[in-house]
Amino acid sequence: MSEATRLPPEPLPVTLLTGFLGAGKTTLLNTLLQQPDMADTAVLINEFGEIGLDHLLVQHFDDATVLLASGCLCCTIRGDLAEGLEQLLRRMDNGAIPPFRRVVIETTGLADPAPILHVLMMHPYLLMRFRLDGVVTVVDAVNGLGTLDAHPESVRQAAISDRIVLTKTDLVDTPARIADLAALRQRLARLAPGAPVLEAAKGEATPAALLGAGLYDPATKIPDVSRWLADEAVSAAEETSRAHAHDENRHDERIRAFTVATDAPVSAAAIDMFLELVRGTHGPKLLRLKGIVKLAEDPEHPLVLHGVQHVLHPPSQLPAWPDDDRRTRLVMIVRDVEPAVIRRLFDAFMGLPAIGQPDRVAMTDNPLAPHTLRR
Ligand SMILES: Nc1nc2c(ncn2[C@@H]2O[C@H](COP(=O)(O)OP(=O)(O)OP(=O)(O)O)[C@@H](O)[C@H]2O)c(=O)[nH]1
Repeated sequence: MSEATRLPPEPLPVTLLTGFLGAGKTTLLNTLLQQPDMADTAVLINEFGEIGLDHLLVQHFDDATVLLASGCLCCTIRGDLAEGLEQLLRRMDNGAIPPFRRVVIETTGLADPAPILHVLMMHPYLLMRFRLDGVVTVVDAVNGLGTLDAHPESVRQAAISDRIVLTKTDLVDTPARIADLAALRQRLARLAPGAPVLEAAKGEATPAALLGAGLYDPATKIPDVSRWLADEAVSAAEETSRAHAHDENRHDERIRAFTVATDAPVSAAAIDMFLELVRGTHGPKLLRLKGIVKLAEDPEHPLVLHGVQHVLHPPSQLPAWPDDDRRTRLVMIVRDVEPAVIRRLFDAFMGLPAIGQPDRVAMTDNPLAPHTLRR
């Protein structure tokens, strides 16, 4: 056996395609699958309801498409999804289906995508074979505004997206719909400030625009972190939303995207304790966390952090900094948490001075501090 064949296989990118009921996920998937760039794509479809129909609508449906059993996504999906992904790998490894280079998972319209991300982040075997490329959220240009008002899951779907695709803009033809679409764009920009918004009807939702969200570049091994992190877009949106606090929609107010950053190198123990505390106190409210860290112990090899709710992906270290920005930067999307609370914690753990703020030693040496902090 040659050296090359003994190398572990490159993890395959997985794109999560989500969006509310009827938003246009299957239509988009069909359009994408017809593009040459999408050849060698395996598709997993999860459906809600008694009888699965979507697979009949996905024209690509074949042996490389796995239909997941129906059921409540949050409860039963984890096992099904892991099984579905393993089944795809088995079929590929046995030669039953041609090798595929990527996977798209279409969720049900009612799904909270977080449990699906957990499967991809936690399953020991799947972690070796798959990597999350990004979350694409489909939003209906006509009904999207009302859906965000009525269905909290649609707000979560938008908030954790890396790319947003607006569908049905071809139906926006009255002054009322035009005004609604403008308001919808504003809300999306605030909910997911880092996510580019693409219009399907204008042909903007191409594989090139939707895939390769930046975390991983197999060619260089140095990801496009600024694209993935989108921390500047998040900071800009934070400023705007502060300036227009009174315009904020009641539902969206609960979701906040913000960044924390520091120039100073951070010890592995400090970042570990900070994350432990944030997860312990705000777990389910932390919708998403992305970050790059300048480690005091190894400043040339930044650490990449990637989390959904209380679940953190095993951190990976990059071979080098992707660009000139060598600060530690964390982007967080939270629900019902005041960013200032997390900012203060971050400053304390990073040793950044602040008036009236306990420092890390005071917190970790305090006998009343949570057990995990007293190391
Ligand atoms: N006019 C117009 N119709 C669209 C567009 N995208 C989707 N549709 C229509 O919207 C309807 C729902 O689209 P689907 O692709 O089935 O939506 P879905 O998100 O997969 O739906 P569920 O699986 O039920 O959640 C279909 O009738 C589509 O033809 C669009 O950009 N313009």
